[in-house]
Amino acid sequence: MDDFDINKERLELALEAAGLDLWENNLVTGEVTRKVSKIFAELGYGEHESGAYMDELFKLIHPDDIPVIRCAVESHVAGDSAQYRCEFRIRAKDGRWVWFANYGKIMDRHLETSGQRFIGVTFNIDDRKRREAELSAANRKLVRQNALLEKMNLMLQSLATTDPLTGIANRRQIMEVGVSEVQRALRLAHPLSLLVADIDLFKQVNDTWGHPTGDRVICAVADACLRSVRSDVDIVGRIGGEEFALILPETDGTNAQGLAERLRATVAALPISAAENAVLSVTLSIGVATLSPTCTSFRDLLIQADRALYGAKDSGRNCVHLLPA
Ligand SMILES: Nc1nc2c(ncn2[C@@H]2O[C@H](COP(=O)(O)OP(=O)(O)OP(=O)(O)O)[C@@H](O)[C@H]2O)c(=O)[nH]1
Repeated sequence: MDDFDINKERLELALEAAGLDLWENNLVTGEVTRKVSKIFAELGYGEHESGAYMDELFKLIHPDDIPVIRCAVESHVAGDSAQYRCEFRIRAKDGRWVWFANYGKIMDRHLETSGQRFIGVTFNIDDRKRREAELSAANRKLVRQNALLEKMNLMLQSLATTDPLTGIANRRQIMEVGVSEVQRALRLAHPLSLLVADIDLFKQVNDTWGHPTGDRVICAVADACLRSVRSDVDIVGRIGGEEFALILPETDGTNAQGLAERLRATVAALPISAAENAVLSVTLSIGVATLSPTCTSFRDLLIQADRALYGAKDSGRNCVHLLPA
């Protein structure tokens, strides 16, 4: 055995160990001067079926991948790429598409000639492609699940902070916002007031018209509260059955009392439809509290506004009370 045969043997062994199938084409005649053999055997084809010319090979390649191969070959032939590399699918004898990769080079290209011996190797990358596809499917699923989680979080947050009957802030949200607004007002030495409004004799509404009408009254009053305040500054919430809180930043006692009076008058004049085309109206008693040297926390404000509210109820209802500082 001479050196050439020994080297050939070594090369064949290395190719086999690496799972590489060597090919060689003549770019001038289009002839396949060394056919890939292992991959065709692997795909279930017999010796005579594994194309002697490129056109025959292309018949087995996935139609979507042919332009990719042509583009990679043309780029290398034109000298735009140092190597030819591409990935494509070949149809197995049983109809499956199997992924392969090609890596090749024109070996006899020199400055003066464009070369014609195009040599390369083909190797199976089906497992890798399958794992990539599984991974991207899993990623897409994760993205969908994340979006769903974010949506559910938003819903949960809204449920935790909103009163389900009226859609305005619930007691928990009012307590949280109240504390932070008072801290802000104290830090900036700005005024802040709180109104606590309670529907008068609401039990009678329920007893006379029924609970569903009572609910409608609560919604109508919540709506009137919302319409009475500055939508981007003040915060309106339902803090009890028929009790509402209105947090009024940048508002002193006098202005808060004026707003409370307008709200009281609005609600008193509000026609609310009850059962059987009847129309009813309700009134509000409102307690007003404002930050002062003796009222320096949201808790203090709530206590003061509640006391003022009891005063309003004691004075015959349908009125506004502000405790003297
Ligand atoms: N329809 C309805 N009624 C409620 C709801 N929450 C509380 N109530 C009712 O509100 C009524 C409150 O009655 P009271 O606390 O006695 O007060 P009031 O009748 O308004 O009398 P004053 O506050 O003294 O003017 C009760 O009958 C509660 O059942 C609600 O979500 N829907």
